[in-house]
Parts: sequence; structure tokens; C-alpha cells
Amino acid sequence: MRFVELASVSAAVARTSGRNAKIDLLADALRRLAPEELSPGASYLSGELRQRQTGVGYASLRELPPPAESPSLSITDVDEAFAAMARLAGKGSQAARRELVATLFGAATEAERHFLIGLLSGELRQGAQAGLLVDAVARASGVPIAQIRRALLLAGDLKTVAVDALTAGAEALEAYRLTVGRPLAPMLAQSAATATDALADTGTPAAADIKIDGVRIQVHRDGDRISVFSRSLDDLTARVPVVVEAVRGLDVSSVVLDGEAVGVDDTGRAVPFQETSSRAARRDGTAVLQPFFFDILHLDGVDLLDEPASVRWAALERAVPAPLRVERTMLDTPEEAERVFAAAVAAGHEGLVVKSAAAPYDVGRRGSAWVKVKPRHTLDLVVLAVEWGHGRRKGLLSNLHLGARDPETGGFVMLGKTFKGMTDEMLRWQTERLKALAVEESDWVVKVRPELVVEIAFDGVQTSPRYPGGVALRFARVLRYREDKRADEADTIDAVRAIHTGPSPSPS
Ligand SMILES: Nc1ncnc2c1ncn2[C@@H]1O[C@H](COP(=O)(O)OP(=O)(O)OP(=O)(O)O)[C@@H](O)[C@H]1O
Repeated sequence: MRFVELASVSAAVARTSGRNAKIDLLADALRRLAPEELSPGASYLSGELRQRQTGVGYASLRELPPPAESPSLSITDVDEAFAAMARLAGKGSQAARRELVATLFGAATEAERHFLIGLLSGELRQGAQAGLLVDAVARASGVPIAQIRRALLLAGDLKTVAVDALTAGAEALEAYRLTVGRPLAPMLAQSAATATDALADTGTPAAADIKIDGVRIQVHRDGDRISVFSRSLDDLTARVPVVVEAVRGLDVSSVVLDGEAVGVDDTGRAVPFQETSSRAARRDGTAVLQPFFFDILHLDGVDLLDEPASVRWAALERAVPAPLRVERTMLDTPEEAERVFAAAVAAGHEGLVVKSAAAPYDVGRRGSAWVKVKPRHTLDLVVLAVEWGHGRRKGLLSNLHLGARDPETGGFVMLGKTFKGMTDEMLRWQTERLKALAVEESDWVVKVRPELVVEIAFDGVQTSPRYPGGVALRFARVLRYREDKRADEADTIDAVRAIHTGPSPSPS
């Protein structure tokens, strides 16, 4: 396929409304790609290329030669050019890169350029686009979507999955295995309003775990090699020496553990989340974050992902001593669930995670096998804009405009504003952070790139013609920033509407 066709598919997807129609366009393009074009084609259609992978500076994109009159580039030409740019390093590489950019763009027509710049600037890199492509790979290959998703989470990269699904089919994907040392997307939890509802969702037998208010960790150990990954699969190893030493002390040869790390003070008590989160961000290895493990995905050469939770929990107890595990209580009745929940809240914990004893580890899924219950309901929203403060807050960015995710459009729907709940330190921090995300400013309002996720408490959701989604939050206030979450993981407008129309499960 010629590159111009890929560019026109991308433009058509952007123009088309409706998720299904977009997926059709992408699936059709995937079917038309030759086997050797599948990997770059899938990667570019998902907008996956990053500016930093190629090292191309924005400045060099402003001084381009005139565009070509007619298209001549193939997908392979473009991919080879990007690969050559990425290989450049050291002295003289800047000039060589500029030359490669000039050659590539000189051979590209206006339409192709638009797509190339979108790729290089990251503008095409939207969660929505990548999400659509996952569906498109399923549609084009005929492999069920659930299997594509699982393969994606195990392989960690859509290109590989697309190539295997389209050239070798379901069987090739079935052979994907967990690899010790390579992180996989962690299993996530749904929410319920009460412990009784949570148990109704999981079914019995189940267990109630204390919900630890820290940061998610996934620890891989292969012999002496230990790596720790975050919820978003970033490598945290150098930042959490206490976790590394705790896992080194286990009597195992290889293991993959899932858990939560939390800051503790001198007396061993957990510190507030904001402190844990800032300790996790320190790069100097001085952070004291204590691990509490709640699951095990691999032990001494045996994969446990597909085993029921009861089998994994028994393996966890064998491999990890009690002080390093979360507190877990087996549950049979709603009364027990309510009692354990009340005790957890009274002891100052964030809540419970109720877990089905029969379920496998659902890589990357938010299903009914794990259901969290908290005494307070919150939403994770995205900061869309912010207003300069007045009076005591003069010079600080204060009133946040909050949005929920709209999965249909890939955009955000504004739900209201708040300047409540922030400490002085948070105000200073958000001012710096939001200044860096600013895109335009007028009349005290600074519009920002929608990247920062903030956890909001509220008293309810009301109908409001003033806001575009028709709903607004009552008494919204900031609890904390969620730097471990990306904007495409924020709560959706549907979750907010579900609270409005109730009585349905609450969000986060
Ligand atoms: N015992 C536990 N079992 C599972 N997850 C736990 C446990 N204790 C704390 N957690 C944390 O709770 C999270 C589960 O909630 P969820 O999957 O919805 O992620 P989240 O949106 O980050 O959650 P929240 O916003 O409620 O903290 C896990 O990612 C993990 O970090």
C-alpha cells in the first residue's frame, strides 16, 4: 500500500463520526496491507510513533522544502526513514537528521505531510485512536476481541498482535505467555456502593482485602534480577529499594507479584497518599515505601494467571510471609462483608476490595471479579482549564475546570469548576504543573492540555443546562492529584450520568 492511502484512511477516520464506522475504515485498511507493511501500518494508524523515538525537533518541521506534486512514498519508505532517524546518535546526528527529514518531507505531498506531522508531533497519539485499532484488528482478522485484548496485554504492543492476528490467526495469539521481567497491565476493580453489593457482584466464595492507599506495584524477580513496575508499567525499580530488598529476601527463584506500596512513618503507620505519591516520584532511591502484596502471577517457573484466585492466594501465602501481604478475610455472607467493611473504615483504611475466589487474573480488565467499596465516592476527572486566583490566591492558578472522558469522541465533557479542597502546597504545585500544560489564555482563564487527572469528591450530580453534558457536580472538591493515571483512564461521562440517574453502581 502506498503511504498516501494510509494518510487518507487516517483523514477519513478523523472526519467520520461514529465508532463503528471508524472501526470499519481501519479494519478495511488493515486487510489491504501486505504482511511486511502490517507492523508499521498498524503502528502509524494508531498514531503510535513518538517524536522522541525519532529525535526530530519541532523546529525542523517548520523549515521544510516545498511539498511533492504527486505521491510516490510507500509505507516501507517512510518506515525506513523513521528507523534511520532513530538510529542516529552522537556528533553530527542533528544535521544528518535534518537532512533525512528534508528528504522525507520533500518526497511527501501536502496530504502525506499532514499525516507525517501528526505522527511526529504526537497529535495522532490519542487513546481513542489506539482503542479503535484494537477493535479493527479483531474485525479484520476475525479473532474475537477478548482474545486480541488479552494478547495485547501480554505482548504489550499492538503491532506484534496485529501482525500475528492477521497473518497467523487465533492460534498464534494463544501461545502468548507471561514473561518474567516484562510487565503486564494490572487487573483493575469495579466499584460498588456497599459491601453487600460488592459481594453480590463477585459471588461467593470471596475474600475481602483491605484497600491500601498507596501506589500499585508489580514486582518481577528472575534469580537475582528484580524489577518493579508502576500501574502504568513505568520502571520504578531504582525508586523503591525497600520493595526490592523485601522481594530479594523471599525464598523463591522466580516470581511475579502484584501489590501496593505505601509510605510508612517511623512507627510503621501508613502516611497520607500525597506523601506516598511524592516519595514514589523521588528518583534518588531514598523513598521508604513498604510493599503489601495481594496477588501472585508466577512462581518458580509456573504461570498462575489462569488459575482461580484461591489457588493463587495459597501460592502467595507459601511464597510471601504475612507482614508483606495485605490483610485478607474470607467471606461467605453479606453480614460478614458489612462487618469487615465497617471494621476497615473504623481502622482508618480507604475501604475494601472484595474478590471472587474462583476468578482467574484478568490482565488489564476492570471486571466483577474485583469490586472495591469505599465509604466516600469520588471521580477521577481531567483538568481542562484553570482560572487565576484572586486575593490570597493572587498569582496562583486556582479554580479548576473539570471534565469527564467521552469515549465516543475521545474528548472531554466539562462538568463544573472547583477551587475547594486544595492545600497551599497543592496550589503551588498545580500552578507550576498547569503553567507547563497551558495552551492559551484569555480573561483569567488558562486553557491547558487535558493531561492532568485529579480525584474529586462531590455531594451529587445535578441536571444543569449550563454545562455541555447537561449534568454538573454539586460541591466538587479536590482530594488529590492522580499522577499515576493518564487522561484516557479518567472516569467517563457515562459513569457520571449513571450516578445522576442512579441507583446504579458508583464510579471509582
Ligand atoms: N488489596 C488490594 N487489592 C487490589 N487493589 C488494591 C488493594 N489495595 C489497594 N489497591 C489499589 O486499588 C486499585 C483498584 O482500584 P482501581 O482498579 O479502580 O484503580 P484506581 O482507579 O486507581 O482506584 P482508586 O481510584 O479507587 O484508587 C488498584 O489499582 C490498587 O492500586
